[in-house]
Amino acid sequence: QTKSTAVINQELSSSRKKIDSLDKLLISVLGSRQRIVQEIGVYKKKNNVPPLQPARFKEVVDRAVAAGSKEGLSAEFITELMNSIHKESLRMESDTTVKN
Ligand SMILES: O=C(O)C(=O)C[C@]1(C(=O)O)C=C[C@@H](O)C=C1
Repeated sequence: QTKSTAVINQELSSSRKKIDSLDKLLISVLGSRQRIVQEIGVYKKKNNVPPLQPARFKEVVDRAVAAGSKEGLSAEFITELMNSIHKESLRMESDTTVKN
């Protein structure tokens, strides 16, 4: 006997509430990270430092991959995630509307 969509939704609802709450936390952490990146962007502009810092970004990815592996997350997933975050960092740091 196949369960109805309504029953499935009821049975998944408490797990989905946990996911919604964790997603909110994730976005809040990303917001905090990007606000620090914005501060770094202002500093770099004042001091003529280029936004892209490949050696530092390699450290960031390596550390995240190691932490991810302890959580059972694949290196591929963490690398893609950090690359996506980094792309946004570079966009923000290159944004000429950043005040300095
Ligand atoms: O550490 C810096 O210089 C940053 O600007 C932060 C950050 C990052 O998002 O982690 C962003 C750009 C750089 O290429 C390296 C790292």
